[in-house]
Amino acid sequence: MTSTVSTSTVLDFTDVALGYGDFTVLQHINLQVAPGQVVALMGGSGSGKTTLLRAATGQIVAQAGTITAFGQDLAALNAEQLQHMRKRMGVLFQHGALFTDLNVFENVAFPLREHTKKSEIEISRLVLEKLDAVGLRAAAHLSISEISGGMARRVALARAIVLEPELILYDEPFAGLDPISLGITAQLIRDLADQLNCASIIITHDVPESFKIADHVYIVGQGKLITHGTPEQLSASTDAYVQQFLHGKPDGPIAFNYPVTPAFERWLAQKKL
Ligand SMILES: Nc1ncnc2c1ncn2[C@@H]1O[C@H](COP(=O)(O)OP(=O)(O)OP(=O)(O)O)[C@@H](O)[C@H]1O
Repeated sequence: MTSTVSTSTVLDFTDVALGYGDFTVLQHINLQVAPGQVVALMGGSGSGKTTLLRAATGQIVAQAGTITAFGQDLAALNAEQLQHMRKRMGVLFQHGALFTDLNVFENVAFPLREHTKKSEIEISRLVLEKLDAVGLRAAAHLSISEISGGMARRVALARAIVLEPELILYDEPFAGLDPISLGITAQLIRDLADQLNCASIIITHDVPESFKIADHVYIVGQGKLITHGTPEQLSASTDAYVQQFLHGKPDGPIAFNYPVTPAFERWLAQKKL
């Protein structure tokens, strides 16, 4: 656990509602992430985790409330300002595809070549430094077809941090990893947050692994923020939803059925059943 969490806020959601068209996925979301902090965002399938991530990067605008990143209200930024702001964020998608025609080194160098005017020497230094951080310095020369799935995930992670973002968003970073790669990846996320003092949000279903590294956990469901707290606080919670979620119990308040939306009702009405 980090002890150096600053009081400033990198990302702030204040009473935010999010959705698509006339469908509201989440309401009354309050969430803050500080430099160096690792925040886990959890919730059942379709509960709105990816939607929250899209809102954090300004891909979708809030239906209500305010989202600020680095102190700037996202709704007030134009396309160019948003673009500029996104350079301060690193996003690691679950299927963060690497360029298969480039080797490991060139994959990590890509954002530096795209967004900076650094010299070749400087690029080499930074790329090898980031590959070292994920334990793959000596894999720099390999082609993507020569590395394993777990290694590919770590290369994608090195690429996501090469511009030294102040906020990193991880979309299901543990999905599909074997237990050893999973443990290594989780520890890497923690170490990077500590070393770079970057704020980190991980979307994950993995309770044990995320509880080991997170400073704060948010659980969404039923269209709202169910609860949040430190892993210790949530583990001690007696709330039925939290218990069902943390222990994967089949019975409890978490609905199995996908919720009825206005779009579904319109579609069903057309069927004249
Ligand atoms: N582009 C879109 N247009 C309309 N509805 C969408 C869109 N993307 C997602 N949704 C809906 O928003 C809700 C939340 O989806 P979201 O992808 O945020 O959930 P999630 O928590 O990330 O789920 P999972 O864990 O299964 O990936 C779902 O009901 C989904 O159908």
